[in-house]
Amino acid sequence: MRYVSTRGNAPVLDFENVTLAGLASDGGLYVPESWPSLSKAEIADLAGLSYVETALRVCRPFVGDALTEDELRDLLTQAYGSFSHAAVTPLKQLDERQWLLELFHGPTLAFKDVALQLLGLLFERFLSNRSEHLTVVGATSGDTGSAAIQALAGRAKVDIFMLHPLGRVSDVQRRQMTTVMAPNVHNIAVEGNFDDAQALVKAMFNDASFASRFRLSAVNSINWARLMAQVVYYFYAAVRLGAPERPVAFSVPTGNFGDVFAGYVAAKMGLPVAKLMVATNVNDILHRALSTGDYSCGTVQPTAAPSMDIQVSSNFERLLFDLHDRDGAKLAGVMKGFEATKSMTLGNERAKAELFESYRVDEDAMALALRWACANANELIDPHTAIGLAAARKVDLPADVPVVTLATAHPAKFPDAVERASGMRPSMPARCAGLFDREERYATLPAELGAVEAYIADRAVAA
Ligand SMILES: Cc1ncc(COP(=O)(O)O)c(C=O)c1O
Ligand SMILES: N[C@@H](CCOP(=O)(O)O)C(=O)O
Repeated sequence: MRYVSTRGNAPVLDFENVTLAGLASDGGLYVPESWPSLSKAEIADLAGLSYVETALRVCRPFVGDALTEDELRDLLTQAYGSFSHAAVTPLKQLDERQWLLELFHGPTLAFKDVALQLLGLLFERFLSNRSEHLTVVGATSGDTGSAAIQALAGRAKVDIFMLHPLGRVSDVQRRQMTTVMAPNVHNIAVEGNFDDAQALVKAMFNDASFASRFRLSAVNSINWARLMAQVVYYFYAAVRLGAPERPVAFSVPTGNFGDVFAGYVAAKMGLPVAKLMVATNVNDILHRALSTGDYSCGTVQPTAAPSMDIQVSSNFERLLFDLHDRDGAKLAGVMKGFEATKSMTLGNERAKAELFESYRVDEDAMALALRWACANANELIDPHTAIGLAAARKVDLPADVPVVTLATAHPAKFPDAVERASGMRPSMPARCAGLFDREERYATLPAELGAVEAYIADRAVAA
C-alpha cells in the first residue's frame, strides 16, 4: 500500500515510512492511494473472530509487506493484551436499538489506547532496523497525551514532547501525563487552548530545518496508523450486530474528526454503515460545516467534555480530499485559503458527504443524556459519550437499524462533570489507583513557536 498527501506535493510513502512520519512535507495529511475493500463474504467471515484476528484482517491491506502476517499478529496480540476486557471493545445494549461500544478498557481509560498501544509497538519495531532517534511532538486536549505517554514511556530511540492547554484538561487527564517520570517523557502546558497547541505542532513540522534536525514524528491522528487501528472496531461492532446483512449506524463524539473518519474508512472498505452521526459539543464548527457548509472558526468555549473543545479539526482535511475528488493541488489551494482566513464555505462537495449527519449538543442536553443512561440502562457514562448518545437518539432511520454510540472515555476521567450531571461520583478503576498521590512534572510555556522549539531543542536528540 502506498500513501499520498492530501495536498499532492509530498513524497509517496509506504506503511513503515508513513508510520514514522508526521505531517506530510507539503503540510497535508497522508491517506492511502486508494481505499482497499473487503468483500461481503470476507466481512461475513469476521463473525466470531477475536478482536486481534479481526484487526489482522482489517489492517493487513494497509500494512502491505511492511510486516509479515505473523509479525502483525504478534504486535496486535501484545497491544490488546494490555486491555482489561477480553472483548477489548465490548458492546453493551441500552435499549431496543441503542448500543454503546466501550472503547475505554485500555491502560489510560480512553479510546486513544486502542490505536496508541499498537502505534508504540510499531515505532519500536520499525526503529529496531534503523539508527534513527525519533522526537515525537504531540498536542492533546487530554486523552491522546496520556495514551501516547503510556505507550512510549521508557522506549528506546524515542522522546515524546506533549503539549496540553494549561488548565483546560481534567485533573485526572493531566496527572495521567505529568506523573510519568520516564526520562524520555516531556510535558508542556501551553498558555492557550488545544487549537493553539495543535497549531504549534503543525508549525514545527512545517519548519523543515527543525523537523529534519530532530526527526519529528507524530502520535496525533495526523499519523495514518492511528486511524487504521480505529477502523477495526467499526467492523468488530457491526459484524456482531448483523453486518454485512444488516446496516448499522454509529454516533461519534467528535473533535479532531479522527474517530468518525475511521468510520468513513470502514464504509469505504465495504462495511454497510447506515449513517455516521458527528456529535459535537457547543464548539460546533463541524456541525455547521456539515449542516450548512459554514466551516469557520469561532472562539473555543470550555465545556464539560474538554477533549472535544476544538475548532480546527485536523482530519476534516482527509474528508475534504475525497470530497474534492482527490485533487491534491486543488485542496492545497483551499487549505491555504482556510489557514489565512480561518473560514471556508463548502459548496456542492457537501452533497457527497451524505453518509454523515451532525448534531450539536449543549451542556444541558449532554447532562440529560447522561442521566437517561443512568435511569434507563443503569450505565454511568462520561460527558463525551453522553454527547454521542444525545445525538444517537436523534438519528432518523428505520427502527431495525441499530445505533451504536462510541463510548470514548471512562467516566472516572471526568468525575466532577459526571457528578454534577448525575449526582453520582464514578470510582477510579484499580489500574489507575494512586494517581493523586504521585508527584507531577511539567513545564509551562507561552503559545509561541520560538519558545516551544527552544525548549525541545535543549532536550531532544539531534538526528
Ligand atoms: C474522550 C474523547 N471523546 C471524543 C474525542 C473526539 O475524537 P476525535 O478527535 O477523533 O474526533 C476525543 C478527542 O479526540 C476524546 O478524547
Ligand atoms: N481529543 C484529543 C485531541 C487530539 O486528537 P487526536 O486524535 O488528533 O490525537 C485528545 O484527547 O488529545
